[in-house]
Amino acid sequence: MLGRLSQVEGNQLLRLLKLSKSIEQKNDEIAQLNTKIMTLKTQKANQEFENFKLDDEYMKWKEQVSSVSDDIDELKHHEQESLKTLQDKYELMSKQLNIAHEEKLQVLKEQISLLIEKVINENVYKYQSEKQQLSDKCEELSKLIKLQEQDLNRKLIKLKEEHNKKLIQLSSNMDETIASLQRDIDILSNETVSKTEEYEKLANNVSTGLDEANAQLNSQLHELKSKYHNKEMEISNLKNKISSMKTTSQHIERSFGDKSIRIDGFNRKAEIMNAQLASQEIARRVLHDKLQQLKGNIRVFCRIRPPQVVDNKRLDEESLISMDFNDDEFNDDASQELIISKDPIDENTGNGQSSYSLHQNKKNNMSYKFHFDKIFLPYLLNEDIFGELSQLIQSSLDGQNVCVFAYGQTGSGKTWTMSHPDTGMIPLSIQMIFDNIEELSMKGWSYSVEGQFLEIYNETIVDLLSPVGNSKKHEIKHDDVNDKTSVTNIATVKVVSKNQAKSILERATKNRSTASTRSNERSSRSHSIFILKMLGKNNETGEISEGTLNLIDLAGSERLNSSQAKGERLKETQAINKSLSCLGDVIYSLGQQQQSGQSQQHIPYRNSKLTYLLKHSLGGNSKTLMFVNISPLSKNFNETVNSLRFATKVNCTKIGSSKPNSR
Ligand SMILES: Nc1ncnc2c1ncn2[C@@H]1O[C@H](COP(=O)(O)OP(=O)(O)OP(=O)(O)O)[C@@H](O)[C@H]1O
Repeated sequence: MLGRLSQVEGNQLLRLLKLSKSIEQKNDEIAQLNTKIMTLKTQKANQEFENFKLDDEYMKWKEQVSSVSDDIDELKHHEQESLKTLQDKYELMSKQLNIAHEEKLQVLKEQISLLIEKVINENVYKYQSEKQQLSDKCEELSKLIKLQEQDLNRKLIKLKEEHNKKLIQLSSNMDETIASLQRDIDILSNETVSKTEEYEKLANNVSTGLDEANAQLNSQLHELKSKYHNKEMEISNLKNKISSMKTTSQHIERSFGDKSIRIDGFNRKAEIMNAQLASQEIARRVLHDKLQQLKGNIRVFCRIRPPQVVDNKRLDEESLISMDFNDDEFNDDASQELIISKDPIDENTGNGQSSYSLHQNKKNNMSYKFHFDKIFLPYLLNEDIFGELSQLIQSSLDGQNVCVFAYGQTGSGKTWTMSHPDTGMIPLSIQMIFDNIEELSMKGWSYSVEGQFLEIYNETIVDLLSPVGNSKKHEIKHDDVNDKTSVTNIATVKVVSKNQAKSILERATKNRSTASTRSNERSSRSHSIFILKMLGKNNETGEISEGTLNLIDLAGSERLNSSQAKGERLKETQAINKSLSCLGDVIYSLGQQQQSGQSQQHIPYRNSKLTYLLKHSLGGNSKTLMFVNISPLSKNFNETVNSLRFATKVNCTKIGSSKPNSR
């Protein structure tokens, strides 16, 4: 009996040893689980570190975005400045900048979204895989526990069966042993239950830890998402700003568009007005020419010089010619009548007591009656006279050939009329030409003006614009096909302004006075001719006009008795007499030719250098104005009558319709 009991005890001890071993194993497993929990905690710390890095990156991105927005502000400022200075450049730059911004923002947005998505995906994947691993492990552990439980149960069942068998065998004697064994079994099963509960708790703890980690990760995810949302808001704000900038730019573009449409409209109107101006200019030229034809293509104006007065005292203490003047006050264009007479009393006394006046014709035998287109009384100024001449200056600009002569005896006021440095017909004509050229430029006309200044002395041409002492010979050449005249070796100066023309005139006057030792007389004994050739082109209509203006101060017309003159003086006198009578003949012949309608009639141009030079400016295609300057002095009465007779001969000639040299 005792032997049996010790055997049972030995068996129970063995079992207890086995159980303690298995408990040790469980402890080892619990230690392993603790290690795993530590590893998970480390992973969690790493994850937090990763999150910190992510925050850092996010801050960097934020800085980049803020620098981008600074860039945008700067660009906006730059754009506004560019808008002010150069709109075209602005439009281009604005477009480029907008596109660049759009692209930059798009790239940034894409980069940020990709990055966030990548980080989220990585984290989600990481946490999910870790969660999966942990739950796999938990599952494995619970499977293991279940297996162990089953094993234990099986063992317990076996033990119970063995116990039951042994108990049945030892039923009678071993109640206590069985009871103690039953207690052991109960303790073991309680321990097993508590172990199982511990394992379950551990498993629950692990699962709770995982859930917490998941919750943390989810809250981080949520944070990242809200940050992403904020970024998106910022991007959308930036987009709104860009769109408002675009709207402003479009508004400016539209306003520029409106303005350019208005400018186009103005330009079209300007073009129409220019075309109207050009056609009005053509009409004006035609009307002007008709008016000049109606007034007569050759006109003679008589100008009476005032007696010379200094300090209210007459210099020339001579008696004056009586003059009577009739005018049709209702018709400005009607010819005017001049009746001159020599007062016998004045002639007899010669006491110089009479003062100049226009008074009633005394109807004595010495009175002479003349008709002229205009008569300018002594008190009239050069400026008053130029008003009449200006119409012909306009004709020369329109493409006509114009000749203006000053005819009269020495001292009758020819030079005063033609070449007074400020108010003479030459300076006033130049002034008008350049003023009109400027005005005509508005109507599409551009002009080039060339000037020549020459003198005919003793039937020899002298170039007044070449240096004195120039011995080159000058010949007159005609191009009868194109109605053009040229003089060989003559200086032709391009005239570009009034001031330059003035200096040309001064040069000519200086050359004229130094050319002769008897400078004062030389001007009286030679013809001076200032020639201006004006070539105009209308850039809009293609019209061309070529006009020549000849301003001629003739030599003194007094008839010197050839028999009284000797030597050089005789030669001069003959030359002057010849050239002036030739001028009268040429104008007279032209008038005859016009009246008879015989275009083949001989015109004696060749008889003098003056008429030959002016051949193409005196014919049908021309306008001529002659100032006949007369002295008011009784002592010059005969010369005055001669001058008026010559002028009357010229005035009776009417050169027919002229056509401007325009094509
Ligand atoms: N309209 C005028 N008003 C004031 N003075 C004048 C006028 N016309 C001529 N004179 C004066 O009369 C004088 C002679 O004039 P001027 O020299 O012009 O005559 P001319 O006919 O050109 O003489 P010449 O044939 O010698 O050149 C000059 O002293 C000039 O100042």
